[in-house]
Amino acid sequence: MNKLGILTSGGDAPGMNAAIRAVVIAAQQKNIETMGIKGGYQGLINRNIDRLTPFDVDRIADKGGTILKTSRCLEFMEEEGRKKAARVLEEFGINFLVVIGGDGSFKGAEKLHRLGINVIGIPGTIDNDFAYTDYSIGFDTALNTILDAISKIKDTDFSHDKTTIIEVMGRYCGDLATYSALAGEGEIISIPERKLDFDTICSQIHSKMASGKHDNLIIITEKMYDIEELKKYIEKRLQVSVRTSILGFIQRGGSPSAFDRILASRMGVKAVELLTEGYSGLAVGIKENKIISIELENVNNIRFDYHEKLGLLDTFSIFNKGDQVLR
Ligand SMILES: Nc1ncnc2c1ncn2[C@@H]1O[C@H](COP(=O)(O)OP(=O)(O)OP(=O)(O)O)[C@@H](O)[C@H]1O
Ligand SMILES: O=P(O)(O)OC[C@H]1O[C@](O)(CO)[C@@H](O)[C@@H]1O
Ligand SMILES: [Mg+2]
Repeated sequence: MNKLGILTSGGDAPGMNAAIRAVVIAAQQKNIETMGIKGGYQGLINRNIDRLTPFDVDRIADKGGTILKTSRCLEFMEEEGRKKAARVLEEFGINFLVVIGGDGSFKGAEKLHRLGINVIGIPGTIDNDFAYTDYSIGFDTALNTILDAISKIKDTDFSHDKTTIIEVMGRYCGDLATYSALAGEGEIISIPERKLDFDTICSQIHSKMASGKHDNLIIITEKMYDIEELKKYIEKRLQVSVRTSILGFIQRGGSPSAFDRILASRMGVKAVELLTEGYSGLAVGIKENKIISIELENVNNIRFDYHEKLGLLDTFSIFNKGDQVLR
């Protein structure tokens, strides 16, 4: 009988539980026993493995985080750690593995595949930093959490004619910033793919102010600047007071959106299908609303200025032309 192990790895993402549920239920329908590996690759190395039944995954689709827990595992970065993990899988009789995680987790999964493990990756990360898939599980929920915060901050910014800098997650990917600025009527965005220097940010705020708009929201991706330094620079240059808000971990938690639950369910079912059809070393994804798969080694081979390609930044600029007349 086939035995499938499932783990979540890297940062947790809303919808990971819905993906776990989908994998377990789809596997059961194919008479595959499922095992939950707790705590990502570290849990695998440590043999933290238990049976996971459809009963265990009942009513978990609406829960944030991951019931299997997750980790960032240094030991797994080494060949020796991965060989240990492969031996544990053999010891438990696990011949299929599903890894739910981000780009780092996929690199690990690809290396396991090369060690002869049958593995399929499901993209679970709020960062949406894969090139091969339109969406990763968790991005939509995080985006909506950010949107909720933005709209509250905008209420008070408008009332006080304030400028606020909001820092969002995304690691080295500007999707959370770009999408949330577009959906939340942000005025200025700076993302790793198109980083603005301090003077450009100031001149954009200045032209907004000249057109009569004094509540301006600047959305930036994390890791790009020291937000307090940026605040002080703008205050000094433009003689305005600026507030800052680092949204932090509220972006990662919370009940997944319908979109993420459905995406996770579709991807989970597809992962089991691929394994039973004899495939390994693949990642599932979504393109033009179809569930697709691609070799794990190619998931980021077509990274380019993805936002430019989608035209999102051009769309954003339509709403934020420097000389836009408001009155
Ligand atoms: N190059 C690599 N080779 C082998 N294993 C890796 C590699 N990169 C990452 N991993 C494994 O995957 C784990 C998770 O990776 P990482 O911390 O980059 O998160 P992620 O999967 O990209 O998710 P997220 O970015 O959403 O937090 C790492 O802790 C490590 O165990
Ligand atoms: O949980 P940690 O290790 O602080 O990681 C934070 C990082 O994880 C993410 O939330 C998901 O990759 C990033 O957006 C962020 O940079
Ligand atoms: Mg990552």
